[in-house]
Amino acid sequence: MSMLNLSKEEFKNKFKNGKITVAVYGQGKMGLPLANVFAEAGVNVIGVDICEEVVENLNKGINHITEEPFLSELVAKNVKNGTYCATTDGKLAAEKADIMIILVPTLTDEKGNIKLGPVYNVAEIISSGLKEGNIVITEATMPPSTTESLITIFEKSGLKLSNGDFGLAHAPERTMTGTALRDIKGQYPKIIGANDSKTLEILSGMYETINNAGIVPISGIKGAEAVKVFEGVYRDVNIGLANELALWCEEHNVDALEVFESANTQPYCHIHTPGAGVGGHCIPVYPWFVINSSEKLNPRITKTARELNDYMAHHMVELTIKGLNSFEKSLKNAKILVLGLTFRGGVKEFMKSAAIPIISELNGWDADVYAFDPLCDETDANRYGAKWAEMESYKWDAVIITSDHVEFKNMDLDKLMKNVNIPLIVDGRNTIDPVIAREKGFKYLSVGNFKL
Ligand SMILES: NC(=O)c1ccc[n+]([C@@H]2O[C@H](COP(=O)([O-])OP(=O)(O)OC[C@H]3O[C@@H](n4cnc5c(N)ncnc54)[C@H](O)[C@@H]3O)[C@@H](O)[C@H]2O)c1
Ligand SMILES: CC(=O)N[C@@H]1[C@@H](OP(=O)(O)OP(=O)(O)OC[C@H]2O[C@@H](n3ccc(=O)[nH]c3=O)[C@H](O)[C@@H]2O)O[C@H](CO)[C@@H](O)[C@@H]1O
Repeated sequence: MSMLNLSKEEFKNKFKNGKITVAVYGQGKMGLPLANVFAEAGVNVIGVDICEEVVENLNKGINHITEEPFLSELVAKNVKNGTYCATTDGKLAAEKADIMIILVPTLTDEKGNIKLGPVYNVAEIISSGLKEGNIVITEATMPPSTTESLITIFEKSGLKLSNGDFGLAHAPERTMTGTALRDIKGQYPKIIGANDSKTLEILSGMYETINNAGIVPISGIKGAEAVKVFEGVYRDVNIGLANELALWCEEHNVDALEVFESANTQPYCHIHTPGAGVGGHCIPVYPWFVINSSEKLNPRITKTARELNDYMAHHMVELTIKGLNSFEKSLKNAKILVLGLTFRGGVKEFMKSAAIPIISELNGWDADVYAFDPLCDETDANRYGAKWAEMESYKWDAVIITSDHVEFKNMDLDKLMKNVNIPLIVDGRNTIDPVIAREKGFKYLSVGNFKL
């Protein structure tokens, strides 16, 4: 059945009554929730994954993304109702499906050099089963122009995009782990950029069935890819601005957070939070998609913000040295506890985590470096050059906070005071209240708040 011969309403009726089949390639943190939100809406869904164990368990109704709230119940229900099944046979799935969604990993190195192998692998498989009237959507995050680079692969099927034989679109995944089902159902509008107006019309109807925040149509596929990338660039550049202004505040002995919070009472001012640096798979990476694809343009603002954000880990070590020096102590042989190994609180992910360069630089100064993180263990600490310890393990010469875990926000400072040789806290995530810390006798330094 050709999707492109249907009206939007005809499509929506067939879609909600299981008359149209969707295949979602990649059944991980993003793909499995998406597939099951469609299945819950009555759509006939095939989840495709290369991991046989994952597929086997999914067909028993067993969810492997256990950290995603409510997903296990949803998978079990949909498998039982028969609206969701999984397979490793991507070609068969393409032969059965009317709409194919690519949501496999698009991992990058630290300079944004993206590994698109899984995307091209899936495109080849889809092409082998592509039929007239099908629609292919990329949802995985990718540099602008990537989706259109797949056209030659899809046309190996003998179908021609420019003849309207099939439809192609990018609809970026704007979902976060931990709130995926909520996000897919309408935390944000769905961005859609398609090759033609008919494909855009059909896909608007498709996403309207699951997303109550509505659709934002974009005039082209590359524009839709740019939307997701620019969201990340905006955040990285604004964090860079916050860090630069915080460094000014340190120089002028002004409390950055107090000033930022006051400035942000104006509706057009949104100064972000300064800190130890920018980690994760998203925010520090997407700017490189702009930098690496700029030929005539010199993306100076994007590059400068990226450089400054990466500098902040070194600044944390500078603050620690200044703090220790105020107690006539140097870093050499100082017993340092780094609180946090993950790139941010609540997520066990180490990509571009600030703790990694901080630990490395402390070791370079021959400090005696330990780490603790509520989501990690000794193996994680050792991997990054630190020994594992709890707060009570030793008497610390300095405590450096690099992840905003809720456990650190609620830290018992009286207990910490009993476990320090030197009462020095260097807070890279503005996690502790400076007034309380100082009242309890700590010397408290943070990015943007420097009082020795
Ligand atoms: N995780 C997030 O918070 C998040 C947020 C927004 C966007 N994204 C984007 O979503 C995409 C998917 O990320 P994820 O977090 O779901 O990854 P993931 O690693 O959790 O899941 C990927 C799944 O794809 C499977 N897979 C790998 N290669 C495959 C192939 N060739 N064919 C079929 N399946 C294959 C893997 O076995 C795995 O189950 C990425 O582009 C990512 O940038 C992720
Ligand atoms: C759907 C999706 O993909 N969502 C992404 C996800 O991004 P994420 O999981 O990578 O987390 P972020 O919150 O962006 O943090 C990244 C790093 O930046 C540091 N940071 C942060 C804010 C600040 O003011 N100052 C900072 O220094 C922080 O410590 C950490 O190291 O959620 C964000 C909304 O939370 C979204 O915008 C972003 O698209």
